Amino acid sequence: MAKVLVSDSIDPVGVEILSQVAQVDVKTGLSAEEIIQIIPEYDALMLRSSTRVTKEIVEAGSKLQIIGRAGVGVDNIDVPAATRQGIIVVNSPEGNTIAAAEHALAMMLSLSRHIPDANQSVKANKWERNRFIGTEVYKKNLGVVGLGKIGSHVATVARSLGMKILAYDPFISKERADQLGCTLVDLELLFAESDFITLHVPKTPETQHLIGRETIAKMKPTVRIINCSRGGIIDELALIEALESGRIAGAALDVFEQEPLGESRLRELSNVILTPHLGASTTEAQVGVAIDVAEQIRDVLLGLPARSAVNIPGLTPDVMEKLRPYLQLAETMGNLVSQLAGGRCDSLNVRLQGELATKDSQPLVVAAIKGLLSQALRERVNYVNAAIEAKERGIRVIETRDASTRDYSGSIHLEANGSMGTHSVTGALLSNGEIRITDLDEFPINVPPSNHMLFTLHQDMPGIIGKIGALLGSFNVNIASMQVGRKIIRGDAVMALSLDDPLPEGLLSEITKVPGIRDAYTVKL
Ligand SMILES: NC(=O)c1ccc[n+]([C@@H]2O[C@H](COP(=O)([O-])OP(=O)(O)OC[C@H]3O[C@@H](n4cnc5c(N)ncnc54)[C@H](O)[C@@H]3O)[C@@H](O)[C@H]2O)c1
Ligand SMILES: O=C(O)CC[C@@H](O)C(=O)O
Repeated sequence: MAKVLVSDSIDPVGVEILSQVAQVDVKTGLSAEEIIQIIPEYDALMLRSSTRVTKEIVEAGSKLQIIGRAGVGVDNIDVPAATRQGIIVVNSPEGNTIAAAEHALAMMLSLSRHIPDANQSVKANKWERNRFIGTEVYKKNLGVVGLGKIGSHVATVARSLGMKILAYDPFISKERADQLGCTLVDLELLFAESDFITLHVPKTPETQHLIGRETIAKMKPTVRIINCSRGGIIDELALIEALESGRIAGAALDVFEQEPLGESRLRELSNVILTPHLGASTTEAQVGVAIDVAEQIRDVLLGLPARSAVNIPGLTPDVMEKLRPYLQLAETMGNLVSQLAGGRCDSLNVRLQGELATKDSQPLVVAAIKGLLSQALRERVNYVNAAIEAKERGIRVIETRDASTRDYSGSIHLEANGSMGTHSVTGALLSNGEIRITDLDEFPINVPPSNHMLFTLHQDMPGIIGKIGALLGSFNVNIASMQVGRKIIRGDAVMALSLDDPLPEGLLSEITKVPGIRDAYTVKL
């Protein structure tokens, strides 16, 4: 039975789902060293934001197939290391959107009305009505940095509070911003005009210290900044200085450069609200992300695709439904062409034909590469790392699409150049889903792939088929099926044989000595 390690606390519903297919060990609060010790036993790892999945942990996870992040941000996982090792990384892109947006809005209103301090004061038996004069958000400018899922929900709710939304997001169209009732502006204007600024961007090299000394200098002295996205997007030291000097009016932070927050002057400031990374901490969000990620881990352990993988192409269920039968076809053709071309390929041309000539069919290219590399890398190659492995081996992959159809609604044509020259194959599916090799080196054939195959290029002349049959028979090799393909009578032809037994050593060179045989190849599929 597969084993899953759950290293942060997740909702029990997630453990229940995983238990359908695996032994689940919930072990929270482990150090990196402790995880490295035990991770080799596990097929999957599920976590929230506390565990840092380092390169060392990934490399120690020799059996790991999948790492599931019960949340959005995967910045606590070394995704490139996981990709290199062929480990799928999944997240829950929407499970906590509303929770995080509502937390940002709660922070904004708490900040504008001094709710945390007022609460503390009443609990301390005081009644300080004059101390807590607030400011309204109505008719104020809210600068939203990052108009993605969370940013756009914040913007929608804030508009209903009567706020004007200035949004900055270089990847969002004006139409989308218009739909949300936001004015797209550049950062300069957003900083200069906003009364409140809320951050909803991922942490990237571009967003690191997006709010720092220089940018704070451009803001209104009355501005209040809210960060419920990621620590490090604000330069904490610059923020502390601005808050201490009164350069800005306040800040509300859910996320920090170091988590848990260590010694920090932030704790001493009265114009700051701090929460311990609570954005996703609602019952609804925790159930949502736990189900979302546990289901994906379960599916991957059952050999099914994941719907929200961050390091392989994302597929909607209906696209997946259409492509699923063709994935095996593409992989088989990749495996076949690599053996014909002689393994060490330097290029692979992938032509997706007929109904496969759409941009959604990109995973078929990956499947073909996986098949191409499977002889060399065996189970080390998978849908996650196939493209990287090909690139690192200097294999140039060229994709083309041709919507015209001939005999099949969709087919995959591959051409590879390797140590044995350039070879091509085409494959298609019958209506019952069976695979057919329909073309070999431009010769039409129609054979199913089988474990042991023999292909010849020969001169189309009487007696040659009999000679090959007799030769195989003399080595006790049984022929399951045989087909010849040719373009013209008595020209060149190919022969494709499915064999019940592997070709004994030495037989291939005997076959190539048969008069009229130009070339012969054995293939194992
Ligand atoms: N505090 C929490 O507990 C909590 C919970 C959920 C999500 N988050 C964090 O909130 C952030 C937003 O999450 P989301 O689900 O809305 O993500 P999202 O991917 O839907 O949105 C992010 C947006 O940021 C934009 N963006 C990227 N780089 C940018 C840049 N340099 N400048 C401006 N915009 C840029 C993208 O175009 C996108 O629209 C993430 O960092 C996520 O990790 C925090
Ligand atoms: O797990 C959490 O509570 C935080 C999640 C949040 O930071 C996210 O990126 O989804």
